[in-house]
Amino acid sequence: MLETAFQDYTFQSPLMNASGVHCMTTEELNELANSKAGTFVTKSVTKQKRQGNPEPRYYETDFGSINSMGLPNLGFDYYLDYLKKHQKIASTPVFFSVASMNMQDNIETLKRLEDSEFRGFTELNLSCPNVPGKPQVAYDFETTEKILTEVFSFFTKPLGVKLPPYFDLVHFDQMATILNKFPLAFVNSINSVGNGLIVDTEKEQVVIKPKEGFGGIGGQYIKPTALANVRAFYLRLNPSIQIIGTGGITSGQDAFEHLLCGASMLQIGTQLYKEGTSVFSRVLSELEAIMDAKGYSRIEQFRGNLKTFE
Ligand SMILES: O=C1NC(=O)NC(C(=O)O)N1
Repeated sequence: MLETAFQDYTFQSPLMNASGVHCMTTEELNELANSKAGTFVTKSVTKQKRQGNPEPRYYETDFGSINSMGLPNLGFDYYLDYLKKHQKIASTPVFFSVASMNMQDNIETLKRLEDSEFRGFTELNLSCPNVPGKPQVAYDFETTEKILTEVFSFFTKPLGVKLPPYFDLVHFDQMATILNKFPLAFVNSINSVGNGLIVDTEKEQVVIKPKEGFGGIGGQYIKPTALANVRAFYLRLNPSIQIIGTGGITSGQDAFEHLLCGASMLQIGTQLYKEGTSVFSRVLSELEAIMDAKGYSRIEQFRGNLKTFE
């Protein structure tokens, strides 16, 4: 019913966590592995482990979240050790997220991953909005092309990129032209909408400490932007490059919308943070109910088939 083909594998469920949420420690990763998620992704690793930004650095509202974590992570070896052990007992491929503090660190980390026995998918995070003084790589098209050229000169395992939201149709065209030059396994749209601001009117204060309160926005606030990015890249990329839809998935309906726009796998961030791993079984059953009501027995019957007006 809910199987979803992804490159040369078929996941039993299209749902997984968004990198950064519920995936920092082995305990959290084990909980994901034992949930109704089809697979999981690690917190983005950097070359050295990082404390991340000062707290408070995450805040929730009824409509979503704001975060400026600053890429806290336990380091490359911690996650590689976990995944090497995990893939000895489980056949489902998982995702290893790699962030870049700079191009050199990126390349070094990916070279170590290439030489390792890791057999899953690699998600190259080109879109963290929360490292003070560091722009989101994927807003610099020239640098993005340079990095991907260097990466694919040695990296042979399946790899995709985590992109920030774009807001201009010409940017979709320009980015898709670059991405189509490379043998990418997937594109994951979107990362949080960078540098939003949430205000506590009672305290007349921002709600997170880093960057004077500016942080990445997630949750219901960003679903229309996420759907547009999923659809825009689905329509522009070589069909061999699949889309992971991320942003604003809180229900079976949101999941259905992302799939209709062309997503193959779906990542849940803010709602997973709020609800815990039971979110996966709830969203799956809601999605199944919608598919039943519409007479669909498989996702492939409607995936990508969003209609426009004649
Ligand atoms: O890529 C990222 N996106 C976010 O919204 N936050 C994290 C972070 O700040 O580490 N990284």
